[in-house]
Amino acid sequence: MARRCLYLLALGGVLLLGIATFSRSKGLRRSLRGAASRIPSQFSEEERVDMKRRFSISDCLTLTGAIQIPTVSFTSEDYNTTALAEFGEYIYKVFPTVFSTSFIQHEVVGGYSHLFTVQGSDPSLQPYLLLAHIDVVPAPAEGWKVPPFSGLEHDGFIWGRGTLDNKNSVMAILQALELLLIRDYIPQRPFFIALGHDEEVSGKNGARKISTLLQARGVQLAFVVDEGSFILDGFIPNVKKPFAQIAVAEKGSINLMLQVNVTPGHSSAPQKETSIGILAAAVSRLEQTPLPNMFGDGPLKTTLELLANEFSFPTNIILSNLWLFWPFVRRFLERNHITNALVRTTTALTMFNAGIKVNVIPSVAQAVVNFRIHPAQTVQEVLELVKNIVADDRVQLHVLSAFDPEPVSPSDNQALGYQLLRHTIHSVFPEVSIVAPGTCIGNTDSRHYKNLSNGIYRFNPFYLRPQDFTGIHGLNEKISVQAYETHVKFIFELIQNADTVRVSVPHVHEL
Ligand SMILES: CCCCCCCCCCCCCCCCCC(=O)N[C@@H](Cc1ccccc1)C(=O)O
Ligand SMILES: [Zn+2]
Ligand SMILES: [Zn+2]
Repeated sequence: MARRCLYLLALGGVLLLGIATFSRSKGLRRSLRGAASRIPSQFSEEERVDMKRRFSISDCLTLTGAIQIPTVSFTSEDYNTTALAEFGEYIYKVFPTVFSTSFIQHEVVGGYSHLFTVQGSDPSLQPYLLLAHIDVVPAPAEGWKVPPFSGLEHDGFIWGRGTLDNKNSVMAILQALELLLIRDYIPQRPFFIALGHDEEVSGKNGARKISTLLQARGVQLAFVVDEGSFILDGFIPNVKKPFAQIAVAEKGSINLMLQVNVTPGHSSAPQKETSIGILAAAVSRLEQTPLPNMFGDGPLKTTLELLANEFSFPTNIILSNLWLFWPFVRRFLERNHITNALVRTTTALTMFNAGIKVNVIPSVAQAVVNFRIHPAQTVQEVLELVKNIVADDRVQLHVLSAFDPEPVSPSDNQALGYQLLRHTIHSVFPEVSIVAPGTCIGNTDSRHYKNLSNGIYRFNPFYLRPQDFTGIHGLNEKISVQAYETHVKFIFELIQNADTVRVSVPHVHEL
């Protein structure tokens, strides 16, 4: 109770700060009932050391921390179930308050995924969902400066697979909730936390099952927050200032297998064309023929217009007048592989297999091409374009998996999830002046929840530079200790903002 009084004393300053920040966003207002119970996001030295240890190296005796548990997904049928089970026991051990609080229900779904249901004190408010995933992509030790599952701290960074994708979110969400509960915080708005165990290989056993369960319970969500975008620093040439991008859209995907069958034979007397030659020509045509540039459809135009003033002359004028300069801008964006991924459906040749012996003409050659579909296109449209580019009946096309892009979520003044994120970004990162809607070029578990909400937002609260991006799924993935602490702070603030911030919708019942 004494601790609570201290927090109330600190509240005055925080409220003043809050009011100043709120004036930025017209559509928001603070509810009076929530204002009284605001808890400042200040953590003691002991709490900060503890949160770091839980994330990286839990304690010296067991040498286990979240990063050290190798929860690797190899394929949708092959993932490290021992590690996933250990991870479940681990979070139970290190977040005792979350697991013992009477108004929080915990369920294991699909064997290894976790669903937490936090009953709010005001059940009339629509619940929201925080998403993260436990699994990681494989990390062979070659090329790493430290063992990828060591969780070692060096020069202020925690190193290891999952430090950015996505154990940081898993641990920060549970850590923030644990700290709020310890401070006797009782959330008003109900919410769910869903931690998937197979996001890296489609999410069909984790996120999809949790979504089905929530749908069967009749749940409708005000909004969903997942990984997928960042505070981007240095991705656009000439934009010096980092800006926060909340992904309101997500590309679709097709994995297409191309196969050529011919009669096998002796390599000493080959036919004019072999299965390998025919297939190689087909995939080369695909690589050399980019799918149409779709600049102008989707949220990218809005992002650029918001960023216009961050550029110097004449780029600021060009971006402020896209109605005139769009042909130039659409070509400019194609020149860099990341901005290119924002303007079109991308074509990536990812697998190629053929041949069994040096002197045998192979009967079959196979390749897999991964397309990431622009929000303004569909699976069917892309397949049609691909057939016309391949233009060879000897090449069979087999769709291994495919899904359309996600619907674009609202980012207007009345969009509760977007505005809450925007507000929380401004308060936790006051130096970031621009928050803009954008597109996630990868795929996330959030796509499994589209039947539950039309407000799906992808945002990781940390800075990402192009060199950090290479660590995600690559070598030497690492997060600074400070960035992890800020991640915890962000969730701590977000949960409270979800209780205190309302969007103004005249004559309509509050969301
Ligand atoms: C206005 C200019 C903006 C510049 C934008 C720059 C963006 C750069 C950062 C992009 C990072 C995207 C990371 C997204 C996380 C995606 C998660 C992931 O890797 N998913 C996998 C796994 C998967 C999921 C579902 C189905 C299949 C595979 C993926 O391959 O997408
Ligand atoms: Zn991820
Ligand atoms: Zn990933």
